[in-house]
Amino acid sequence: MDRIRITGGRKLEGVIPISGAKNAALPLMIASLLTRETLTLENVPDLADVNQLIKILGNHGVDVSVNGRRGSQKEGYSRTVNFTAGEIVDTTAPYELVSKMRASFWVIGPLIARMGEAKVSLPGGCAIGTRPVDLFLEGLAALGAEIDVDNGYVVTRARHGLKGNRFVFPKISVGATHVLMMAASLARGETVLENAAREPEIVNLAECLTLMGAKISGAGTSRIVIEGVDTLSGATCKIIPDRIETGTYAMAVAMAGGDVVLEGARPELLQSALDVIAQTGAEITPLNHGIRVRRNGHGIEPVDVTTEPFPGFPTDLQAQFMGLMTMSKGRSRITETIFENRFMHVQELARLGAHITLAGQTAVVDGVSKLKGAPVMATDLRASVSLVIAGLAAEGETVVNRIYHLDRGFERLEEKLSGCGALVERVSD
Ligand SMILES: CC(=O)N[C@H]1[C@@H](OP(=O)(O)OP(=O)(O)OC[C@H]2O[C@@H](n3ccc(=O)[nH]c3=O)[C@H](O)[C@@H]2O)O[C@H](CO)[C@@H](O)[C@@H]1O
Ligand SMILES: C=C(OP(=O)(O)O)C(=O)O
Repeated sequence: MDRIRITGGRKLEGVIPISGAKNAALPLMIASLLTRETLTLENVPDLADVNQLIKILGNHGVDVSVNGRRGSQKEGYSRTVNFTAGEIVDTTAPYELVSKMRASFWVIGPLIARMGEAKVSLPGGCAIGTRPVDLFLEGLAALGAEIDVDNGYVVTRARHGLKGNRFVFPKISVGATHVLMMAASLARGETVLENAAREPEIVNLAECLTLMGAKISGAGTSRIVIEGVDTLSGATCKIIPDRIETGTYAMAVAMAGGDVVLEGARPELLQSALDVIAQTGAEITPLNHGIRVRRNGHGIEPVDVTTEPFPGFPTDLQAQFMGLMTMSKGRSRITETIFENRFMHVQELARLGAHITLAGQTAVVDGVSKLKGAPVMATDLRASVSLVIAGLAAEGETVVNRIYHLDRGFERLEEKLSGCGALVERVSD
């Protein structure tokens, strides 16, 4: 099993190219199920989750071909990928494939909309909470789907097609918003989604669906209106830069010190996180082609943070921010409001010498002046990278085990960090 070995204490200097967003690539890839024609996606990151979804789509009959990459990037970085779902050969998404990744459940939306039936295993994904699917089922039922849950599978039918309706999300859900937007695109009549998620990945999916011929307005606000169409066509769409990867590397610079340009990053996708990072004492400068992050000679100021749906501070940056706060000059409180069990990095950060106590959904972090390297274990995707951030500033050697979690969402992390002078290497047994 691969591990990452970090020798801490080096500042980061240089350029880090930001990859296409995992959390946008996944729903846009799934949207290819909505049309017989080819959907071409640019800037698709080369990640374990993307490759797993390619397998899942292949099981439904989607033909996938890879044909390009950004000029400045080495082989293996974000690519242009074609997806063609000429025929859907199977409307079942089996447990063996779906259990590895939460987002694979989202195929339920296009399958029911295009084929009038779907049988999809209940999902897996990061173990950060119970992560039910009730909102998906309520929403699809509002569009006229019949739904049964049987032997761990959601079995859904809409013999006469889906019918547009008004649906008010009782709670904001990114995944359920993606799924209902896709399903409603091929429903008869108008669908109005209220209290919808406003994440940039929702906007990216709406752009993609619109290029495919869907009629969608309001994406990026909490009220999305979709006028169903009979068929969707092929299109070419670009995946947005990964705001979580951007925030992660910005926090890595804030932690280790130095001066790095995050090439291709878009500040407006993570303004709340950038504001918080600036409050810690790092200097953030928006550039035409990215974001410059600097921290030289100043200590790290403690800042309190509460995770919220977009445009608030993202839960997917909570662990990384806790990594940064372990070496602040005082006490910070980090409150997690999205997932009930997203603090598994706390005990691993403690192995490096961090002082963190948990009080319900709030972690109280008392900054220490020094961390010391140690073997640690990645417990989920963002938790694993919080350990890398801490390791960059820790004295001596930190070895992060179980980095298959990290490979789900960070394209060539060790290459990007060592390109900026960090001592980070992948060790394979
Ligand atoms: C692949 C992807 O894009 N994953 C992201 C997506 O996950 P995901 O789409 O799974 O997250 P949701 O926005 O759906 O979850 C938000 C909250 O709603 C709850 N909920 C959700 C659905 C449901 O049917 N019932 C229910 O109770 C969840 O348990 C959670 O407490 O958004 C999360 C919140 O920004 C991010 O952390 C994940 O990285
Ligand atoms: C939690 C995440 O992913 P998933 O929803 O696929 O588990 C994430 O990207 O941080």
